[in-house]
Parts: sequence; structure tokens; C-alpha cells
Amino acid sequence: MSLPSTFPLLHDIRPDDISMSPFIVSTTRGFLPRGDPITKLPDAFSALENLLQRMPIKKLDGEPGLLANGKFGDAVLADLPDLTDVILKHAYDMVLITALYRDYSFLASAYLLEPCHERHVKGEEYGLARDRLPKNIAVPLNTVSKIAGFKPWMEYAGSYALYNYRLEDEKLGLEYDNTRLIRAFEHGLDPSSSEAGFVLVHVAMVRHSGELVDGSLQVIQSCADGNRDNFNAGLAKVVSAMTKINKTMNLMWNKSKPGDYNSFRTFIFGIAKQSMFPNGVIYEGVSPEPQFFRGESGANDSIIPLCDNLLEITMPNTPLTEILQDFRSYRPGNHREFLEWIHYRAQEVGTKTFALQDANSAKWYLQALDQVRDFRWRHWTFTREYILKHSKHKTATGGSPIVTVSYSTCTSLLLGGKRNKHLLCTSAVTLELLGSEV
Ligand code: HEM
Ligand SMILES: N[C@@H](CC(=O)c1ccccc1NC=O)C(=O)O
Repeated sequence: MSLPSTFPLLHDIRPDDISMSPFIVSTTRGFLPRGDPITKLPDAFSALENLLQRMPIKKLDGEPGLLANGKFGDAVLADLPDLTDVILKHAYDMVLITALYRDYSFLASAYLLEPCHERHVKGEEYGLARDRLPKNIAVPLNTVSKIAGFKPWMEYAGSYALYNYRLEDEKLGLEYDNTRLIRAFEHGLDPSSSEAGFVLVHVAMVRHSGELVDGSLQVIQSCADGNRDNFNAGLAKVVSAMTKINKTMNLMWNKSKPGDYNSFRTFIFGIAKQSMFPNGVIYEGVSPEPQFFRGESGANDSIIPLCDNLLEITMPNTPLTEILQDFRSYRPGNHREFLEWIHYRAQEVGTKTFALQDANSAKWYLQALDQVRDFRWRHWTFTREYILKHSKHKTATGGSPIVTVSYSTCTSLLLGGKRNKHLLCTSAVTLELLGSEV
């Protein structure tokens, strides 16, 4: 099959156009939304806004909120009308619908996982979560998810991470110190907290993905044209963007402390493959059948998959391959289409072969690979320091088995020599491998 030689990528991000999804890949904003998320809901949604502001363990004013003392579940049942009809009147406004998706997915996670949080703070295991999502959350969440094209459960891009930042001062843009969270479970409304740091470092990294997208397109196009100089310049942009992304990633250690991670992590688990939800969740008013969705995860970020696809880094077939395939459906539709297009076009034009035919191109290509290796090594150290050293829970938020299974078989399949292991494996596979080795 021959693919279109160009991808309909946005060069003009049209931040004020509310008829399009906020998540359209562009050469300027990369994988960030086209425009910064709206931070306060219109008055028609004041009951929802009010509940969200009262929800976090520490509210914006520093006082304890509803999750601090197990009062959130009762407040949901008492104070939240079913706003589905109001939502349907705004179905044309994709920017608002995406903000509502973020907000209802926060409510759903907080509501169902509140009992697990209560046990976790007492030093106990998570135990069972609530297993029924009440109609006043379930129906609106299902409605906005359908319109926005997300799963009706919190996602990385459309909710917790990439649609959850605001600028303290509009003029100062996306500089790290100028960003704040819109919604939080724990202490995240305090910008110096580990929850804020965790999310805002992701945003600060993805901020550099415009240059990565731009460079990737140039690599594909110039390879198809046989234009060596442009090809090298495209790879140089990829290296430049990835160098910035990796440097920013290193901020995580300072902005979000490993020992703090597990307290807000309770709220970002999924409802599939988790001991807290052995029978999934009934969405009241939506379906009598239990629902199962993976939790959000950086595995749904598009930076590393873009590099893998562009540079033709091949993935070995392991028990985790299927899980990683499944993660793909938890990305915004346009991110997914773009990654697929890069995947097939890179093979069609032969980026790797073209790079290795020339010493200068090969140098740039290897530098790009080295950035991917750098990312994956640091990512593994995050997993070790933030999760494995502090948690006995066997499954990561996205539902991959983090510490249990012995992956020795796939280790030998994958590695084919220790030196290239971080390059060959996806991050999730890498951590499994190293988890069983280190
Ligand atoms: C303290 C910081 C982090 C921790 C503890 C962490 C942890 C994890 C874990 C446990 C997984 C396994 C997947 C699952 O089941 O959920 C994962 C996957 C992944 N994470 Fe992270 N992560 C962190 C930061 C990041 C950042 C900053 C990014 C990039 C923006 C990222 C990108 C990825 C990717 C791309 C995957 C796997 C998908 C693949 O390799 O194809 N992570 N992470
Ligand atoms: N899978 C991780 C969480 C995680 O990965 C994540 C969750 C929300 C936003 C970004 C994330 N980043 C990294 O992979 C975990 O199990 O803790």
C-alpha cells in the first residue's frame, strides 16, 4: 500500500477555532494542544467547577479539601446534578468538551479510588475500589468522551497531563515557572508540590515536540526527494529537540520527589487489569455491562513512539508487545494517525538505509538514536526510584505487569547484546527487563 506523501499537518494552529479538536499535531506546538486549555468552566457548569475546587486533598487556598477526610463520595451524590443536557447544548465547542472530559475524568477517578486512598494513607494495601460510577458522573463522562474521541476514563493527553496546565501570566508563555495545574488530586494546586512537578515536567518536555515534528517531516520529505543536505538538517532538528526534551526530563528529580509519588499515584490507576477493580466498573445509566479501561500513562505520550517510527527502531515480539499496541488506542486520534503515517512512510522511503549510506548522515542518525537511548535509560531510573523502591503494587497505572513476571525469555530475545538494550526495547519493556536483571 502506498501512503499519501504528505500528512495534513497544521502549520497554522488556529487556537481560536473551537470546532476542531485541541489535539491536532502541529509543527509549532507538536503534541501539545493547539491552544492552552480553558481553566474555568462557564457558569452553567458551576456545580461541577465548585465540586472540583473542593475536591483536592489540599485546595488552592491551602485548606484540606473533600478527599482529605473521605467526604468526596458523599459530596458527589449530594451536590452534583446530571449536566448531560447542558453538555449537549455545547457539543459544537470541542475546546469546552475536552475541558469537560478532563473534569469528569478527574471526578470519576477520585470517586472510585477514594477508598483506596484512605487505606493507602494508613499504610494498608489499596484493597477494593468503588465499583459503580453514579449516573451523574457516568452519563456526562460517557457523553463528552464520545464527542471528544477519548475513552471514558482519564487519559494522559486529554486529561491529567497535557490538558491540565495553565499559564500564570499569559505573556510569559510556557516557561516552566509560569505553568500551574488546573486540576489536582493531592497537593497539585501548589506549584511547588510533587504532583504539580510531575505533570508540569511532562508539559515542559512536550513543549519541545514542535521542533521534533518539524524535523521528522523534513527527514521523510528530503529522504523521498534524495536531498542529502535537507535530510541532515532534518535529523539535526530531531537531535536538537530531543536534547532539549532530555534536559527538561532531568528536572523531574527536583520538581517531583520520588518519595512523594505514590501518594497521588493512587488516583491515576485504570480500571482494567487492577486488583482494585476485579470486576471492572458499572457505569450507571450507560450500560449494565462492566467497563474496563487502562489507566493513564506516559506510555500514551507520542515523543518516543515518533522517534521509534522515524528512525525505524524495530520492536521485538514479547508478551508486552500486545500491551503496548493496546496503549495506542489511548492517544488522541490525530496523534495516532500521525504516528502511523510516520511509521509506514519511514519504511517506504527508507530513512535508516538512506542515513547509513553517508558518513555525515550516519553521524546525525546515531546522535538521534543516542537521544532515544538517553531518554530510555533515565526513564528506567525513574521507574526504579519512583515506583519500584516505594510500592509493592504489582501493576503499573496503565495495567502492565511491573514487577511480577519473569521476562528472562524475552530478555534474551530482545537484547541480542547488552549494549543496545535500551534502544531495542520500548520503555515499558525496558523496565520489565531491567526489573528482572538489576
Ligand atoms: C517519575 C516519572 C515517570 C515514571 C515513574 C514513569 C513510569 C512508567 C511506567 C511504570 C510505565 C509502564 C507503562 C504502564 O503500564 O503504565 C511507563 C511507560 C512509559 N512512559 Fe513513563 N514514567 C515517568 C515519566 C515519563 C515521562 C516524563 C515520559 C515522557 C514524556 C514518559 C514516557 C513513557 C513512555 C513512552 C512509556 C512506554 C511506552 C513505550 O515504551 O512505547 N514517562 N512509564
Ligand atoms: N505508568 C506510571 C504512571 C505514568 O507513567 C504516568 C502517569 C501519568 C502521567 C504521566 C506518566 N508518565 C510516565 O510514563 C505508573 O505506573 O506510575
